[in-house]
Amino acid sequence: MALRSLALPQADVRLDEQFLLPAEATALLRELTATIHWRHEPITLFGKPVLQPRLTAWHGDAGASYRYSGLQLQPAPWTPALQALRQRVEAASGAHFNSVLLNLYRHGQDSMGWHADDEPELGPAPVIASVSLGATRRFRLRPRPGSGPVHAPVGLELGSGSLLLMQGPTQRYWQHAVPKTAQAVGPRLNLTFRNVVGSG
Ligand SMILES: O=C(O)CCC(=O)C(=O)O
Ligand SMILES: [Fe+2]
Repeated sequence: MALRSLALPQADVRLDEQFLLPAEATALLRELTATIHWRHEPITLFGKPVLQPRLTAWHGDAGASYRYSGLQLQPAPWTPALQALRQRVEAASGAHFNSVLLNLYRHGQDSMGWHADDEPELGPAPVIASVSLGATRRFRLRPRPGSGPVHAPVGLELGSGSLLLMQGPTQRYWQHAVPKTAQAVGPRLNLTFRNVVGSG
């Protein structure tokens, strides 16, 4: 299919709802859920360690170390499945990625709070390519409080096999989140491909 641009000020967000065939997405979800070494990492919230409301893993080129939510992450090597997906995502986006962060939302109470992927390691205008597998969850975008454009928050339903591209000024002027839902939803696996600058 094709990437479709969202009409948002000071952002470049594109979505292909059918990047992967449904059967491909289901097979990949099954394989990654079973083979990735999932971690349940603590983060520091108001000075106290709490467990993140999701499971995570980080894979990439050797040396692509990266700080995320107060964690210093060392990448595990690319697996054949992740390597193959990286090549397809690079072909679709025209960008290069040296690492991928995986998030496993086990149920509706797993979530990701408001943030921007604006760590210095990602450079001033990072390209983030996000592939979703499994349950559909709402992905929200809002202008960054204080410095973002005047615009209402936006909600996208990210279904299995979708590809979401955020690039250009998006991380500078917008934030995004995956809120909890009271609905009974199965697991959702999200992969965000990133390029860590200045790493080996
Ligand atoms: O799960 C998602 O769709 C978003 C993940 C995300 O924002 C991140 O990994 O930084
Ligand atoms: Fe993010």
